[in-house]
Amino acid sequence: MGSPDTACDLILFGAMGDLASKKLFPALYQLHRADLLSPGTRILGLARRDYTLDEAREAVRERLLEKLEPDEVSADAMESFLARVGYQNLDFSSPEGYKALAKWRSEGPADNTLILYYATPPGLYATITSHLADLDSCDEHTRVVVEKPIGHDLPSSRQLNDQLASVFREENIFRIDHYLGKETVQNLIALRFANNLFASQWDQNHISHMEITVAESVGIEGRWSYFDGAGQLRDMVQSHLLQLLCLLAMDPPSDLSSHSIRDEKVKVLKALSPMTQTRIPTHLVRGQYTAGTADGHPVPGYLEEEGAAGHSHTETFVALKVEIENWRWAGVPFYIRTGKRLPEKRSEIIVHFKPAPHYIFDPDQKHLANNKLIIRLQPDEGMALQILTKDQGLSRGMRLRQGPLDLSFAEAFDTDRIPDAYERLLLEVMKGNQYLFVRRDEVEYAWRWIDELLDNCEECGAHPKRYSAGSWGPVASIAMITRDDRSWYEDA
Ligand SMILES: NC(=O)C1=CN([C@@H]2O[C@H](COP(=O)(O)OP(=O)(O)OC[C@H]3O[C@@H](n4cnc5c(N)ncnc54)[C@H](OP(=O)(O)O)[C@@H]3O)[C@@H](O)[C@H]2O)C=CC1
Ligand SMILES: O=C1O[C@H](COP(=O)(O)O)[C@@H](O)[C@H](O)[C@H]1O
Repeated sequence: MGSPDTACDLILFGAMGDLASKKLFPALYQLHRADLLSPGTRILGLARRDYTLDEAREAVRERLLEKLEPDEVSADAMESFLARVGYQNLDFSSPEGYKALAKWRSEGPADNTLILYYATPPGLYATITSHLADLDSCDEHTRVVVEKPIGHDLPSSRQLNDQLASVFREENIFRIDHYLGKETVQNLIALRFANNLFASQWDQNHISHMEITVAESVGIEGRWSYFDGAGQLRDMVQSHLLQLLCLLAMDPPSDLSSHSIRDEKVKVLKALSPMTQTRIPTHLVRGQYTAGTADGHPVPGYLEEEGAAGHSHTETFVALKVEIENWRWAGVPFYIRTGKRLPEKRSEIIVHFKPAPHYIFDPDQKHLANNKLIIRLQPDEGMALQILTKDQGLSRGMRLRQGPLDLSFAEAFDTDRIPDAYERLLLEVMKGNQYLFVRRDEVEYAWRWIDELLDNCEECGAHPKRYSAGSWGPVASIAMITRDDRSWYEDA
C-alpha cells in the first residue's frame, strides 16, 4: 500500500464506540503490523467514559482481541501499537475539555499532521466543529474525517458542509463512504479503464442493462433509533449504491487524481432521471421485513426489533430502476436492490451485454445469447464473464453452452487476506489522497435526487410492502424487472 510520508496525530472522537471498536482500531492495528504507520504517528482516543490511560489501552486491547484472527496477533505488535494510543475523557459538548487536545499536541512532534476523526453520533458533528474552531492547533493543514450520514437530506447536509467549510478547507475534508475503500470497488476503476476489451464496449450500443445487488442477511442490529429515521434509501442508496452506480457509469477520467474521478462521478449524479410521481409506481419498490428466518433461525420482524416503537413505514428493502440521461446510457436501465434480512450477504454487479446483431444458432437457445459480466464485490471477491461456447461431444451438433471465465482474487493472486476498507481509507487520509472520499457536491447531488424521490413517494402515499425475513424482498421487486422482460440474476 505504501506508507504515508509524514507522521500524523490522529484524534479519534468516539474512540469507545461501535465503529472505533469494530473497524477503526483493528484497521490501525493492521496498518501498524504491516509497517504502514510512520514511526512518529500517535493516536488519541476521546470518549465520555472516565478511563485512565491504562484502562483505555486495556479496553482497546480487548476489542482488538475480539476482532482479530489469532494469527494476526503478536505480543510485540500489540504492545508497540498500544504504546501509540493515548486517551482523554471528554464531554464533546463542553468547550473546557478541548484544551486537553492542545496539550496533547504540544507533547508530540510539532510537524505531525493533525487528523480529526468524527466517529460519534452525527448530531455531535456541529458541536465538535464549533469547539474545534477555537482550538489553537487546528489550522489550514488540519484534516477532518467525517462518517456518514452527511446530513439527513439536502438542507441538513448543506448546513453540515457549510459548517465544516467554515473551519476546514475542502481539500482537507474526508467524507467517508466505506464502500469506496473496498478493494473490489476500487477494482471497478481498473476493470473499466485498464482493459480496452471492456472500455470499448461500455455503453448503450453494447450493454442492455445492469444490476447492482447489495444484500444483507443481518437486520438492523440494535440500531432502531437511528435506522427508523433513515431507512434503506438514506442509509444505503444515497451513499453506497449511488457511489457504485457512479463508478459503473462515469466517463473515463483523464487521470487518477481525486478531482478527475470526482468530476466524472458528479456528471453521473447530475444526469440521473428524476424519480417523478409518474415513474415511481414502475421504478420503485420499498419493503419492510416481517418475522422469518436467518441462517436457519427464527428472527423477529422489523416492528418487533429491540427498541421498535410498534408502528413504522420505514423501508428495510428498496428496488429501483434507475435511468441516466446522457448519450452513453440512454435506454440502459440500472436495476438496483438492497435490503436487510435477505437470504445471504452478497454484493454483486451484473453487466448484461446485448446479443450479437444476427443470431444463427438453434432458435430455442436464443435466450442464452448474451454475455454477462458478474462482478462479485463480497464475499468470494472476483469476477466471471459468462461466454457462449459449443457444447462438447459428437452428439451435440452446434448446440451452445454458457460457461464462466472465472477469476477468484483469492485463488488467482494467492491473497491471504483482503484488507478491510477502513485500512485503505485511513491510509489515504494519512497520505492526504482524497480520491476514495466523497466531495461536497457529490453528497449534495445525491441528496437532491433522494429527497425528490422521497417527497414524491410520500405524495404517492404507498407504504412499504411486507416481505418475510430470509426472502429476496417483496414480490413487487420481481414484477418490477419482469415487466421489462428481464429477471434478477439469481432468479435467471
Ligand atoms: N457502527 C458502525 O458500524 C458504523 C457507524 N457509522 C457512523 O459512525 C459514527 C459512530 O457510530 P458508532 O460507533 O456506531 O456510535 P456509538 O454510539 O457506538 O459510539 C459513540 C461514541 O461517541 C462517544 N460519545 C457520544 N456522545 C458523546 C459526548 N457527548 N461526549 C463525548 N463522547 C461521546 C461515546 O463515548 P462513550 O462510549 O464513552 O459513551 C462513544 O465512544 C456515526 O456517525 C455512525 O453513523 C458509519 C458506518 C458504520
Ligand atoms: O453503512 C452501512 O453499511 C452497512 C453494510 O456495510 P458492509 O460493508 O457490511 O456491506 C450497513 O449494514 C449499515 O446499515 C450501513 O449504515
